[in-house]
Amino acid sequence: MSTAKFITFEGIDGAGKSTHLTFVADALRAAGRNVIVTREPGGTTLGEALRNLLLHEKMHLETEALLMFAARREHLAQVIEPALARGDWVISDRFTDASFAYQGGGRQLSLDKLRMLEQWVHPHLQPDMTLLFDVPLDVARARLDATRTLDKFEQEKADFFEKTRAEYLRRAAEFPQRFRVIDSTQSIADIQTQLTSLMGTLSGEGAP
Ligand SMILES: Nc1ncnc2c1ncn2[C@@H]1O[C@H](COP(=O)(O)OP(=O)(O)OP(=O)(O)O)[C@@H](O)[C@H]1O
Ligand SMILES: Cc1cn([C@H]2C[C@H](O)[C@@H](COP(=O)(O)O)O2)c(=O)[nH]c1=O
Repeated sequence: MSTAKFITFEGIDGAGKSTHLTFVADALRAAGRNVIVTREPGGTTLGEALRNLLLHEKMHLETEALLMFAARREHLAQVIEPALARGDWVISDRFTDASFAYQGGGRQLSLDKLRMLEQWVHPHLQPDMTLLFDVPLDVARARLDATRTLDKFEQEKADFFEKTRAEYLRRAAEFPQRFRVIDSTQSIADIQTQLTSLMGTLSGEGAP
C-alpha cells in the first residue's frame, strides 16, 4: 500500500507559508520520506513561464483562471501524479484552493466555473492535507512591505485580500477533513511545534 501524501500550503500573500514549507519538508525527510517540494503557478518549465505572465501581466480574470488551471494540468502530469505514483510525498506551495480564493474570492469569478475547471483538470485528486496559514490582512501586508518588491497580486487593495481570505476560510469550513487552519500571527517557533504534531497525524505515527 502506498504511503504517498499530497500536502498543500495556502494563505494570502505574506501569511508565512513559504517560511514553513522548508521546515516541514526537512522534518519529513529526516523521518525517511522522499519529499518533492513544488509550487503553483509553476513547478514545470511551462508552468514557470506561465507564472511569469500571471504575476506580471494584466489580463481578463477568466484568462487568469484558465492559465492557472493550464499550468496546473501540466504540473499534475509532469510532477505531482508521477511523484505520488512513486510513493513520494508532494508538498505544493499553493494548489486549486488558491484559484477559489484569489480568482473566486478576490476577483469574484463564478465558483461554478472554477468547479468545472477543477473537475476537468483533477476530477479524482485532492490534497490529503491543506495547511491554511491565516493572518489578518494588516499583519500580512506589514510582512510583505518589509521584505520585497510587490508583484501583480501583492499590489491588490485591501478589499481584494479580505475577500480572498474569506474564501479560504469558507473552504476550510466546507472541507474540514483536509484543512488545518494555522493561526499565523503566532511566533514561527510555535507554528513549527504545531506543524510537527500535524505531520505526525498524517504519518499516523505520532511523529513525522
Ligand atoms: N509567524 C511569523 N512571525 C513573524 N514573521 C513571519 C512569520 N511567518 C513569516 N514571517 C515573515 O514574513 C515574511 C513573509 O513570509 P513568507 O514569504 O513565508 O510568506 P508567504 O505566505 O509565503 O508569502 P507569498 O505567498 O507572498 O510568497 C518573511 O519575511 C517571513 O520571515
Ligand atoms: C496557484 C494560484 C496562485 N495565485 C496567486 C497567489 C499569489 O499571489 C501568486 C503566487 O505567488 P506566491 O508568492 O508563490 O504565493 O499567485 C492565484 O491567484 N491563483 C492560483 O490558482
